[in-house]
Amino acid sequence: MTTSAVRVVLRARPSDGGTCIAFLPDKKGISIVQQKIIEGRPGGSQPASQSYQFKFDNVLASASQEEVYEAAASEVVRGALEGFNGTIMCYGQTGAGKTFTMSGGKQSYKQRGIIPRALGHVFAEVKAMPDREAKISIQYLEIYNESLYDLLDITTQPHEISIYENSRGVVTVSGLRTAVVTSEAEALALLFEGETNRVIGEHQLNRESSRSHSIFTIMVELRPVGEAGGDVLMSRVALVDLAGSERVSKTKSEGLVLREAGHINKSLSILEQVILGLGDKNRDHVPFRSSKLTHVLKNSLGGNCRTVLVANVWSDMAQTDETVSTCRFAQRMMRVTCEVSANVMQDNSARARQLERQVADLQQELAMHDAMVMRSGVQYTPYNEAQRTELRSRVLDFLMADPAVLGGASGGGAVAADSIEPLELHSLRHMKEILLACKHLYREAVRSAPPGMPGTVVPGLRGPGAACRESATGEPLQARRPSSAGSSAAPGGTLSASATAAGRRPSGVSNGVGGHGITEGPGVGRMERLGGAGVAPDDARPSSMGGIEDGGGGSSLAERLLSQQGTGTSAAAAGMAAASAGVVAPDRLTALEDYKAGPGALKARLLAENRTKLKTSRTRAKELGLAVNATKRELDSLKAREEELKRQRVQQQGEGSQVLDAEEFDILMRIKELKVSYKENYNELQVVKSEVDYTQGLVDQCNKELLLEFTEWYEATYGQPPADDGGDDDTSTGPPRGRSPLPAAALAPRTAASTGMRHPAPQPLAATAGAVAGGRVGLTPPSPSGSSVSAASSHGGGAPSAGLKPRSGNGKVPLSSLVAPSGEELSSPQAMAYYNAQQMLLQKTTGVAHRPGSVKKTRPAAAFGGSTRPGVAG
Ligand SMILES: Nc1ncnc2c1ncn2[C@@H]1O[C@H](COP(=O)(O)OP(=O)(O)OP(=O)(O)O)[C@@H](O)[C@H]1O
Repeated sequence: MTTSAVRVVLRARPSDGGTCIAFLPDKKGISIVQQKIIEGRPGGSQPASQSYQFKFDNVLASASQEEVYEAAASEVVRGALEGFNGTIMCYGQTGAGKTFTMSGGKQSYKQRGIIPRALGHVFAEVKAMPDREAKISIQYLEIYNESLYDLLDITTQPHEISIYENSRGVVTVSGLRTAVVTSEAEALALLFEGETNRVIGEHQLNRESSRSHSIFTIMVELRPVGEAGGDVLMSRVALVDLAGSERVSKTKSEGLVLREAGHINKSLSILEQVILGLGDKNRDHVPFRSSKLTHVLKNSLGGNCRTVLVANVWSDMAQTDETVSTCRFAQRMMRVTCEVSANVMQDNSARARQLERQVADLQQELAMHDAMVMRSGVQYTPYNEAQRTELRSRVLDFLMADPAVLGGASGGGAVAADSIEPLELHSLRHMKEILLACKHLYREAVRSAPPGMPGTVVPGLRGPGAACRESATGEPLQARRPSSAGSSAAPGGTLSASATAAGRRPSGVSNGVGGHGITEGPGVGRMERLGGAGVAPDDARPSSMGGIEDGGGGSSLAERLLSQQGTGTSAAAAGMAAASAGVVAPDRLTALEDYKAGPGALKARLLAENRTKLKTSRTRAKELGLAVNATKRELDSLKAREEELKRQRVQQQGEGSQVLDAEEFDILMRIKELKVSYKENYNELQVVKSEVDYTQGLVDQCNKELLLEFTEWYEATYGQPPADDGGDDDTSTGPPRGRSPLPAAALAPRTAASTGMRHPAPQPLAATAGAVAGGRVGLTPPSPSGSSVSAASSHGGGAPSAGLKPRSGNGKVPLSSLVAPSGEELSSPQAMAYYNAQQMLLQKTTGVAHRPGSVKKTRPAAAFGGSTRPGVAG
């Protein structure tokens, strides 16, 4: 911010010599030049005693009036294009040539005044700025007899135009038409139109005397072209043609013209007081609000504005008094200083667009660079859900490609670890996504572990999933495992022992034929349920391989995960149920928690999300309600105060008075603001209210469905409906407020068909039923060779369904056999397990290299039982 003194141009009518003297301050402000304006007796008629001497600072030039007009106009426009507000104001006695100076003579183009010149400069300068986008608009205000008029729109009534001053003292006039102009011609047309709308009168000194003050405002807004972003400059140029002071004795005005003269002189007198006040550092009050003129010009007279005063004099001897008076005014004006700064605003949206473009360019650069160094598939943009799912499959594939399993599958011993194709890392983002995928898989594996699994362990993982099933002493926790099954765990089954034993066992036993009689050998642990891909010592393998006769084990890790991605098999679900066969049913609340963390995770998540939305909507509705009420209260009290002030004003100033004091004006403005905000908040409240109702319905619906599905799942898994424990149906946060909890009857088991569930509950395994009917879970001792059943015999000519029903009355389901690419029948459950997992992954991913010992898919899934869904093999 810089301090700028008001500059003065003294301009004399050409008839009196035609010399225009420009007084411009020297930037250095050192020299003081004395210039005699009126001295002695120029006309010879004045006595020498009446000579005057005025001292102006820094006389820089004497110039023709055109040069002065040109200089003033171009200077103010240049400032505006740099973001500085500017004012040029013509002051002087009536007939001195103010309108001539500001608007110009009507005779020729050469006579054009400062306004047309300024408009010419604006458009010329803007045109020379190809990198800037300019918006030029104009207003034209007239102050006539202390009323405001719009010279660009004569239909606007004075009471519709008001002066508004904000808390920082910045004054604006509202209610004026703001015309956006795109060319000089357009702007000039409006100027002329406004001119013709001005009030003129005739008196002795001027046949076309302006009876009003006029302010022509050019508003400039400059912003960088396109999306480059950058600073936005906003400025205003006020070109003021004041009405001329007049001595009634000279003008011989009467009637209306006389009354106008009274208003003009009064307002000019207040202007003089304001100038005096501004020039006097000791004055603490400047009466800006005493007249419309000074109030409107507040910013031009000591605000953020570069101001030039053109002091118009009529240096005829007969007008000496007026000329002296004008010069005095000019001198006072020179003492006024303004605090000037450019009006620069940051265009954030443009900056954001610019950065976005930069990022896109850089990504393109990187992609080109990658292409040149033969790196493909590198992604720099955030992964979408589909890409994440794809990556998870690849990571899962990598994790599943265990040398121990591969070795076992081929029967040729362990495969070297380095034969596993590593996951390629393309970029930092790719690395991060892989780690996220690992984390996701791990969490899903932990979550999907059926309740009650003893000593479960994910190979190599010792996180919460493993820890949660260990006691503090490291002993496996078996509390949730029924004793019938738990008793079959390996003697002394520590976590590691269990894992080791389990690690020797393949997982694929679950592939659709499982379902009855989980026959656990010693040390059956979570490994088999989580995919059997565990790293296990080779020497342990044979016994565990033979440990499963009929494939009643849990689903593989792949099955579980893919199942949760919506591509899972009912075999997987059945495997889970099978895992729970014979298990003592947990209490309802515990089971519900397990269900929500496992098969019901999607619905539970949906419920939670809807709850969150409901909470947010309620909070918003509450906020809006409070805001609406507060606004109403404030409006009421302001209106009461406004009425009171109005009464006082009418008492003091009489009916029809329009001069508001600051408080009343501020109140009116505030009321206007509040009405807008009240309406906005009220409308939003209606929308939010209906959002609350709708979301509440969604929450209720999700809650109900979740409970129904859970009930079905529970019954299918544990063979009985969950006991009504009197607990809250809604175990996460309780039932929605204001609504009654779901009746217990709603928990009655229903079929998937009847409930329209998207994720059918696992069917109760007949295997379970069979086993239970037999009084116990079948614990057939592991037999290395007991699982080999020929395809023909196993299928028995019928298409096995995914329903996992037993085919024989003995509660045992024969395994499907598989055929290797070589045509060999794969009799090993381990091979089958691997095959199942591999088959699922092949369908999810592409380019999976077949490693030594792996089994290629050679038959369509349908050949394994008619299902084409991945993993539903037999
Ligand atoms: N430089 C000039 N060259 C030619 N004529 C001029 C010049 N200056 C003023 N005049 C003429 O003098 C007359 C009065 O000028 P003008 O109306 O501009 O005065 P004013 O100061 O605006 O008066 P008022 O305050 O009464 O409106 C006009 O006829 C105008 O054409």
